[in-house]
Amino acid sequence: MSQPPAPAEHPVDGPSPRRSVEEHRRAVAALLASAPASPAETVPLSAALGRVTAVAIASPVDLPLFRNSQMDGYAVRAADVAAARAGAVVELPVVGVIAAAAGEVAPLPPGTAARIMTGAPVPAGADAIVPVEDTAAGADPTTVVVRRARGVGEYVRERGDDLRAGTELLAAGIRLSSRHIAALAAAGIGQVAVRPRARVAVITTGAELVAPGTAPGPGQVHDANGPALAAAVTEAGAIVSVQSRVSDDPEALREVLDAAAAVSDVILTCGGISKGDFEVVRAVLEPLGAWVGSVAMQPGGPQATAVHRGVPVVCAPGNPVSAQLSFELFVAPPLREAAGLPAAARERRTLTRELRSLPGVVQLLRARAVDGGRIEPVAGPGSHLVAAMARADRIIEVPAEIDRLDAGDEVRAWVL
Ligand SMILES: Nc1nc2c(c(=O)[nH]1)N[C@H]1C(S)=C(S)[C@@H](COP(=O)(O)OP(=O)(O)OC[C@H]3O[C@@H](n4cnc5c(N)ncnc54)[C@H](O)[C@@H]3O)O[C@H]1N2
Ligand code: MOO
Repeated sequence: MSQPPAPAEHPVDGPSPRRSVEEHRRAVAALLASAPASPAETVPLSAALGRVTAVAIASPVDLPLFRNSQMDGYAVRAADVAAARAGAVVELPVVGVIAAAAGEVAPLPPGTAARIMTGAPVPAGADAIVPVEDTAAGADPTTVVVRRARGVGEYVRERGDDLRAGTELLAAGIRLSSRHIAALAAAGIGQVAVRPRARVAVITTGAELVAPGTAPGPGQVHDANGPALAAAVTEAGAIVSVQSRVSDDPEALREVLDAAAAVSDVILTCGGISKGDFEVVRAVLEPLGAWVGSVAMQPGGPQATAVHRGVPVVCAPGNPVSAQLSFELFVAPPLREAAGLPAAARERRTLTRELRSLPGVVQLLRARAVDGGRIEPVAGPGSHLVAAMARADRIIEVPAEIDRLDAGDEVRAWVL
């Protein structure tokens, strides 16, 4: 049996201001809510998938638009074919063929039938459709024999039986999927007012970073967080306005922040906020009044927030797992809410084995769901374990007051 992971050795105390997870969650939510709201956008249906309706939409038309046939067959008066019910042979003259096509349709004279196709307008006077399967050719090629009676309204789709003009087709706040787009299109609505998508800049920092696809030199690492945060922004229903990687050069960071602020509603930075000699984010933002401190959690202890040129800035720590979990915990919820997406699912599972947790901080442990409602921790608590994070599908949240859990104990986990 494997040993429970040892508590992380990261320092979690220090002179910096300290917040609980809940306090920081509220602070980030308030910061993001302070961003000026962009106006709704109007997009064509071809660009509407996944967008969220800004207002309720009423149908300008009845659906169906007109009374039409549900079957390929014959439009008749039900009274004219009623005798077929008693076994009598009913033979009617066929006065025309009505296609599902543009054009006016003549009324149906009493005692006649009109050949009709699915979706074609039902002629005035007709009140039932006899499907072609219930008919036979008449003795005369201009007649039809009805073998089975159909009652009033059978196989007739009435105008407006789906929705009346002027009533609500879609509510506000609906995330548009193909079925919503079908309803809009059927009602003749070609464009739709949708909530704006938050524009989020992703700025990763560090002199050691090189682009994935580039061979790292000595001391260099691939920028994992830039692509990860950009993907997470997209998953949260926002759009990436800028994705930049800057070295530990304050002047370069200032320039990137200025450019990002001009085109973004939110700026995310990553790295450069703890206690080293080259903490570029801290160096640039702290003198401008940033909150730089620590949150009682692991990973993700060091955190900062700021406002740069009127744009909220949320600063995640650089370790890859810390960056990802900080985003999920603090930034994703307000973005998802704004985008009309549900919050990440939370569930309760029982542990497959015992584990230990740092006292005094919320510990976020990577884990995998297993059969029988159980959950198994994956690897240790280290915030550099980017590959183990990819093997996980749940995060166990161990509350600050708990430092040990046994096999079979129930834990709260969030679904990745
Ligand atoms: N004396 C102390 N040192 C540290 C503390 C502390 O409280 N006192 N906290 C530790 C914790 S916890 C974390 S988390 C990190 C956070 O530091 P920074 O946010 O300043 O991040 P960096 O130092 O820039 O980087 C940390 C680590 O992550 C790697 N990294 C950074 N960016 C990326 C990226 N885009 N892609 C992949 N990897 C990245 C970087 O190379 C470092 O290994 O501070 C601890 N230290
Ligand atoms: O544990 Mo740090 O908190 O590595 O994010």
